[in-house]
Amino acid sequence: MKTIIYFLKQIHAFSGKIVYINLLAMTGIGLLEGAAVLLLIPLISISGIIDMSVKGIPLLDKLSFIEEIPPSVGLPAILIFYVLLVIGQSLVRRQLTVKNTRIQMGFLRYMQVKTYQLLLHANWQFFIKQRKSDLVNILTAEIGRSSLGAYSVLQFIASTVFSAIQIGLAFILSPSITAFVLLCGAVLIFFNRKFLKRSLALGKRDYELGREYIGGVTDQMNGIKDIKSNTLEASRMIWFRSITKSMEDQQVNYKRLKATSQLYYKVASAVLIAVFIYFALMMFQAQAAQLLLVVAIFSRIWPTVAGIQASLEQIATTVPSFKAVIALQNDCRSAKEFEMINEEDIVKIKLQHGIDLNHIYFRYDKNEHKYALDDINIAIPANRMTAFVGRSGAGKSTLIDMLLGLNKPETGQIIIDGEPLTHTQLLSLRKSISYVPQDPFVFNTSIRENLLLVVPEANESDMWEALRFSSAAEFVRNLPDGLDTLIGDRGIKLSGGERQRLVLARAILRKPSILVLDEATSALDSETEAIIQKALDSLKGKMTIIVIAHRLSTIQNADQVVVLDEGKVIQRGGFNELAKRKESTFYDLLNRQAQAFN
Ligand SMILES: Nc1ncnc2c1ncn2[C@@H]1O[C@H](COP(=O)(O)OP(=O)(O)OP(=O)(O)O)[C@@H](O)[C@H]1O
Repeated sequence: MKTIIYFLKQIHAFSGKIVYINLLAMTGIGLLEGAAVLLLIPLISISGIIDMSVKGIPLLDKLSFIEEIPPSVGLPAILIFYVLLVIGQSLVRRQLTVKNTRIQMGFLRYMQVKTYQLLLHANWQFFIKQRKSDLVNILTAEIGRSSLGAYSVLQFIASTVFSAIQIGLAFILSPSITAFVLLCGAVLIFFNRKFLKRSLALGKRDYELGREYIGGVTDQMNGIKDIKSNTLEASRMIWFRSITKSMEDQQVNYKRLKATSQLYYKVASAVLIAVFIYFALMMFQAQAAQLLLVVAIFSRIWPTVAGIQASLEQIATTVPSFKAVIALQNDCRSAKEFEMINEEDIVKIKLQHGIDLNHIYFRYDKNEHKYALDDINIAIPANRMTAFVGRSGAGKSTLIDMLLGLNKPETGQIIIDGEPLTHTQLLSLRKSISYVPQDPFVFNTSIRENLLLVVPEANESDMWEALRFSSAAEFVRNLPDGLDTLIGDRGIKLSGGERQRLVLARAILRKPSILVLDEATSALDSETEAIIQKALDSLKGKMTIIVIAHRLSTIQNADQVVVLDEGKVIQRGGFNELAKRKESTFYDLLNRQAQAFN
């Protein structure tokens, strides 16, 4: 019940008064349907099956005037009225179906937009902890199932409204028979609670299977090269067969459950009618009219009682999906990074003096003893090049993520031009930074779109200038459609180096105040890398450049080199100065690379 109310609240939050208008329309249909049933009585009367003077059936008394009307006039009039009633009812029902579908689909979109918006604004820690495929699963399959649940809630309400009206009418016709039918229905719903429990369990399993399926398939498609090179196809196929078999069984179990509960209702209905008629005839010598009423009331009320059970089961199976979506929304809310700010209101920072990191401590897990950044104190001067080096796992990327405002210091301060970095300044800082990662991401669209996505106002010559800067102009010019060539999965595949150059061009096009390069030229040949180094050197004095580099030859012109080890700064100084300090980590790193080169 709690879930139904929650669903309703959500539907109401999205659709407002439309839900109530729909509920009203449902009541209207219920009344029209009831009127159609009532018309059966004069019809039957005119046909002579029932003697209208029979006592004990309340409404028949009131309709006795029909007997006065000659059948030649009454029959066509009643039939025409009946047809009009059905037409009216069908028209309202058609309208209602469209409206309900609009509510269902609108609700789906409302949930999609709300969840995605919350997701996009969650902080970096949230994304680090999540399995991406779980997010994809919730945003696709589970949200879809939730909207089906919302539709079932509307259906449930519709069934309840119809039932209430029909029960009301049935009560007027025969309170005792109706009470008996209702009692039977209540008993059956009570005993059928186990079906609801099982539906809920099936829903949970469905959610887990969906998550496992999408997670597994995503991982395997991402790692298809490893699968093929290690000939893992057979073992992956065993996994795939097994999970799809579980999904197949799951669906069959669900249908079996539904069919069984409906079977109980059908059998119960037949048995009850038979018993009732038997006793009515044998014990009370009932009239044919009353018997007809028993059958009429049963045949009208019973399917709606069964319908309520079916909607409840359907709702129960979607509850786990709905809960997963709501849980994700709540997690995103608690991990919210910023209040939504208008893009135009974010002002870029022009770094004047530099960035200071003061006693920064950071760890990924608060229960971990070890810090990924352990008392970091560095000054990054504006418009100079600072390089971070160190062994794998030393903390370089963690530090860059801190500068991007993705990681938040546990203690310590980040100072920008003498001012501590505040929450509101963070977006301005991010807007002033261009970040090029080692394995850069390109959108599945044309090169032009890729560039315009970050700088919508860039013109053709801006784009070519940026491409020339990153030594990408030539290869782009040689592509079949130049700037309009489609790249990515649905277009031309770029090599790792080409992708790096394109993303560097995209970064430069933004005219950032701070350029962050995380192993951004690692996939380039030495000749191209040297050209880019020269281009980067030309930016010195105009832009703050922060570089992470494994290949130490690429940072020879850095104004400052910071050596990290186990989250600590262990050396700092100019490249040549550090290179001279024997028995230091930097000297070791340099020597080892020189040996490997020779
Ligand atoms: N998402 C994460 N969750 C938990 N620990 C992490 C996470 N990312 C990094 N770490 C840990 O933080 C430490 C620093 O990692 P980081 O990626 O910053 O090193 P790095 O110097 O950039 O290494 P590399 O040169 O290999 O990229 C490592 O001990 C690593 O295991």
